[in-house]
Amino acid sequence: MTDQPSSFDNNDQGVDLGALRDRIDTLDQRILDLISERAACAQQVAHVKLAEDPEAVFYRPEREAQVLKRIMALNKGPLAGEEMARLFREIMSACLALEKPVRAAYLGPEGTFTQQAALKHFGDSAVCKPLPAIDEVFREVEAGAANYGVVPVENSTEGVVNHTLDSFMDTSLRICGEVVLRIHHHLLVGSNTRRDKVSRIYSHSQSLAQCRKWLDAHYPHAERVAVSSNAEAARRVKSEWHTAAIAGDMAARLYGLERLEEKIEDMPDNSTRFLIIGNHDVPPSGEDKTSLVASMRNQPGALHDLLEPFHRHKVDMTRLESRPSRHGLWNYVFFIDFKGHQEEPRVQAALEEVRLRAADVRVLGSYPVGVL
Ligand SMILES: O=C(O)C(=O)C[C@]1(C(=O)O)C=C[C@@H](O)C=C1
Repeated sequence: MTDQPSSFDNNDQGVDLGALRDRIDTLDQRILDLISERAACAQQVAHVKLAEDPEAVFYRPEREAQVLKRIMALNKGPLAGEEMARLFREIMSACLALEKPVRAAYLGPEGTFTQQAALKHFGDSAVCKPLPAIDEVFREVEAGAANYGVVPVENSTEGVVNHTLDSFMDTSLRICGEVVLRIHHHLLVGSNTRRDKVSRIYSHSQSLAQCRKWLDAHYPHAERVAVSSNAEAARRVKSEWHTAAIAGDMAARLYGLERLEEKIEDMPDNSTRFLIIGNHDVPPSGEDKTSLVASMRNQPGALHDLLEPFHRHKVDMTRLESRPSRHGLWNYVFFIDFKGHQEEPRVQAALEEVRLRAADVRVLGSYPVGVL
């Protein structure tokens, strides 16, 4: 393989480097002017919002999803659509910070996949704060110390994050968005540890489970130690010999660790879904999901009765989880996700019937399907 750009062709050979760089300088100036013009426009948007409502919410997830999807649809290359959307993600993040910076709390510590999800969703200009537990993230947003929270909710290999679902039972916070992150685990070591000397491997229990087969094949005799997070695993390894951590890119960078092996997860499409929680309802974006929690009386056919209206109104369910209710022995609550927004007539018709059948129903929020 040579290192040539994909659009390389023989015609480019006649153009000299200096001329190409002059062209890039001219283009950069135009890009700079355009970004500045866009930022000034966002400042005007802020004034309009404030004139309409002194308590205006500046961050608009539905609009951001529309902007990113439009950019991906318009993009003609050579940069990939996702790459272009990531650049625009940062431009919007900076524009929003001019209006009012977003304060987001996430399940920490620093270096976790949840931090990566927060950055992916809000961009670099958001002020992100790590907190040690999922219920603390909920409390921080409830108290108004953060505008939004970012918490993991399900992993494609390991299933649901029960703490997050349980936290929704006792809160009035709404779901404002979702982020799906491809999870790549690496085997990380400090500079003093050799491949054949690793005798102990630290990670979060979910990550150890997600790499179980790889560990059985490559390090069958190493002790596996579950710790509170991948980032904590990386922190320990930084100051120890003959130990390794399983963690992601952010933790590797934060603690300056070396990657002995990359992408060691057993399932190649291993991904985690995170939820953005906040205090307000999000208007329709054009491609939305809704989450609700419902409790049923304990009687035969109760679950069928609950789900039947979705089927009849052609509402497409994407997830169903049950959790023990905290009130009453052997009562269950159901968490349901489906495609569509609660303002759509088809969804409203289904919800109306579900409300008649269930003991209790609470819509946790309608929000744009994750774009990036
Ligand atoms: O359209 C808005 O409401 C804006 O505030 C502008 C803008 C943007 O930069 O495009 C910035 C922040 C919002 O979250 C959404 C979009």
